[in-house]
Amino acid sequence: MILSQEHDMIRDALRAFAQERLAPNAARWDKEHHFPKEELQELAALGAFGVAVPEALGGAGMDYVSLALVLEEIAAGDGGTSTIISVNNCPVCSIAMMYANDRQKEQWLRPLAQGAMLGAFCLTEPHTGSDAAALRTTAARDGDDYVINGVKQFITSGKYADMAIVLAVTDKAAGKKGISAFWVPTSTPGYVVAGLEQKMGQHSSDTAQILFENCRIPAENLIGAEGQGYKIALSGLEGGRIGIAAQAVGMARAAYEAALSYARDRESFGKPIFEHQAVQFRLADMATQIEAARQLIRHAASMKDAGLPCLKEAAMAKLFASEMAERVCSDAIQVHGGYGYVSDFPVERIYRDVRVCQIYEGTSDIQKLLIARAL
Ligand SMILES: CC(C)(COP(=O)(O)OP(=O)(O)OC[C@H]1O[C@@H](n2cnc3c(N)ncnc32)[C@H](O)[C@@H]1OP(=O)(O)O)[C@@H](O)C(=O)NCCC(=O)NCCSC(=O)CCS(=O)O
Repeated sequence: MILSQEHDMIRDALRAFAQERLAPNAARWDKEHHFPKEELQELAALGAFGVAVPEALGGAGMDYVSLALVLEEIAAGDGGTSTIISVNNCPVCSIAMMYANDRQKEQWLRPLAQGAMLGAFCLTEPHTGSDAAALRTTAARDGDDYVINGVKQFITSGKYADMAIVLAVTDKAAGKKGISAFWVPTSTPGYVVAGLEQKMGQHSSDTAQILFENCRIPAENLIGAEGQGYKIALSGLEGGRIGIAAQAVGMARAAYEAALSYARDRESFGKPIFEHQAVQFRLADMATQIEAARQLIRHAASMKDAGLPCLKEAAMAKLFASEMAERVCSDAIQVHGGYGYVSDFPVERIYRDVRVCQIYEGTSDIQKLLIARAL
């Protein structure tokens, strides 16, 4: 896919920001588990919180191809920051665009798209991730309110978010059709951050377990209709998977660029290691794999922009990009030799950061299941 001039401009602006404000800090944030509050505000000013949200609703008014470009660039700077931005765009803002009513759009989507608020998506639970319909959190109607009880697991921005989209059972007997989606401000009594995960990577992004303890919200916070929640969640994940794929490409690219630069610098047997064909071929494979993933992502994103269903294409992009990214990051370590295994060079951190792309917003096996269904 050939990018438009507008796309080039967005990519260049985000690349400049990410290389100047994220990449130089990423190693420190990794060590200190630092949440990049200040840089997120700068990203908000660049329109990164609601890239595909119309300007009239507070967003940047761009498209999903642009969102993929934005996420690739942010991820090339810092993986954890890209996850925070990715979740805020999709599923949070994308669900709001598709299913929120006008009042909710004004009240919640606008600040989320502007970056005045940060969003989280609460679907996964301790006992169920892939089998999303098996969730146990309940939302019981009580007069003009719903009262939510349950536990959510692995929630990106669970601690720092202002607003969460929460999936809960409103009618157990109805199975998948008994799940509903709600807006829950995280300041609501009963929204409890039970703990933060100690993760392998992406330390700049918080991943929380959230308890809902008699968390009472007004009935008007229901998104769409009662029983529509499962469909809402799955449709939000469609765009989310394009975003995760773009993050994987960004991280793989950062590792590849580090390896290329190292290979031109480091000498063995009397010449830069780049001049050894074994190293050149490894780098050529890495560059090709990254480009192939990028094209799958742009294809899925352009289908979404055209209003076409793209569940299969989004799943293919996420599957290919996330698996490719682990291989490429591993190869980047190999090019660095022993230096790749220690934290003096960025590839050790990026390898840890990228691994989760094969897991969150649907494991590789779930992507294969979705692809197989569409064959
Ligand atoms: C494993 C699954 C794929 C199983 O899915 P199902 O077979 O149970 O679902 P379906 O019957 O196919 O669909 C139900 C319903 O939704 C509609 N649907 C599905 N996809 C879309 C879409 N893309 N757009 C619009 N509508 C859609 C479908 O038509 C059905 O509607 P009707 O009943 O026909 O009206 C699934 O469970 C799955 O994907 N599992 C993985 C879940 C996952 O990715 N979890 C990770 C979430 S991330 C998280 O929670 C951590 C927080 S983070 O910070 O992100």
